[in-house]
Amino acid sequence: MNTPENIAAADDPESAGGHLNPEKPVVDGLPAQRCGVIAIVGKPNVGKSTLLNALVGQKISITSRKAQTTRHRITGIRTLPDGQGGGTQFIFVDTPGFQTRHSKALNKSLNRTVLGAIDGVDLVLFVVEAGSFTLGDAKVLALLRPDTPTLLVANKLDTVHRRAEIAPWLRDMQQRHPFAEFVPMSAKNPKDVQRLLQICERYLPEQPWWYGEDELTDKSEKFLAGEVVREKLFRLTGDELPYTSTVVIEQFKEEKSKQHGRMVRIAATIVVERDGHKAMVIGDKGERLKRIGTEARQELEKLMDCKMFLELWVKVRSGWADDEARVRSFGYE
Ligand SMILES: Nc1nc2c(ncn2[C@@H]2O[C@H](COP(=O)(O)OP(=O)(O)OP(=O)(O)O)[C@@H](O)[C@H]2O)c(=O)[nH]1
Repeated sequence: MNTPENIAAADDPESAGGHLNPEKPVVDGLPAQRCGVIAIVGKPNVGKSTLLNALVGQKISITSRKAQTTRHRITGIRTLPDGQGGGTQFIFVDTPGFQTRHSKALNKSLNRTVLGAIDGVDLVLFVVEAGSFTLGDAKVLALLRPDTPTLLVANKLDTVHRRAEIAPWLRDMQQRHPFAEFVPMSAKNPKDVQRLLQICERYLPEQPWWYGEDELTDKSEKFLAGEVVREKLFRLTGDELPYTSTVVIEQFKEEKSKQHGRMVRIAATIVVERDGHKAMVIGDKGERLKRIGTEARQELEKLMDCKMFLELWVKVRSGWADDEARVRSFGYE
């Protein structure tokens, strides 16, 4: 167990790596399969989506510097076979950062998603920024059940310059919740991510895998398309655009093309709340909208291994984030 006292050893990147679970259980002579669900929770912007993508080994959840980027419950799957029919399947659910400041319909829907995601999981990764614990973190922590094994993931360790301050901070965290283990790390450091996978594996029950060995997510390509467009939208508008802007995929059509093999035609609408936001998204002579479209298309072509036609529209729907029916019609739970 990683206690504040032995954390320095665990923090040593050289201690990471190697084979997962060397003492793999064997049932009736057959190598066993392990499989379980792991929820990733934390306040906005602590690095949950970055961590999910690193754990899964491919981009599943969109990330940006803007808080509240994640709006859906996203499942990422990582399977590590042992080559003899056994091994471990990790099923991750990412959650939107828990909202505490606003009471709009959108935020209520986000909070319901968080509560749904942590119910009945095998393990919870409670993600905070290393060395920090704010009211926002406390509100998420208050939702966690003491009887579900929970790891404290102290992320963004690379940004902590005074490492000596981490041990007293961890001792303080120990008083706040019966954490099973502490994992100070950086989601951007592959060795740390590998070590976290090793730790998670110990908490997963022995049972057959739920998904195929090659499956990465249970989300459709249509869903991923909307997420990628939304990521480009937020990246390219910076802090100017309110997070209540969203993307709706109106059309997703697959065609066979003699020239390109697989071809996908997508029409998407960017929904904003004000005329001013619409002008901001379109940009000078349509430059910004064009760039959002080009970057999204290039990434999706790679992700989906196809040729793509992507058509983007911008619509103003003022007050949609306050309107429960509209929030649902745009695909939120
Ligand atoms: N330096 C550093 N930055 C990180 C690390 N992990 C994540 N980040 C950055 O933190 C920002 C937020 O990361 P996200 O993964 O989008 O955070 P999130 O918790 O999913 O955010 P929401 O979707 O708002 O809930 C991004 O700019 C990431 O690049 C890390 O280990 N070190």
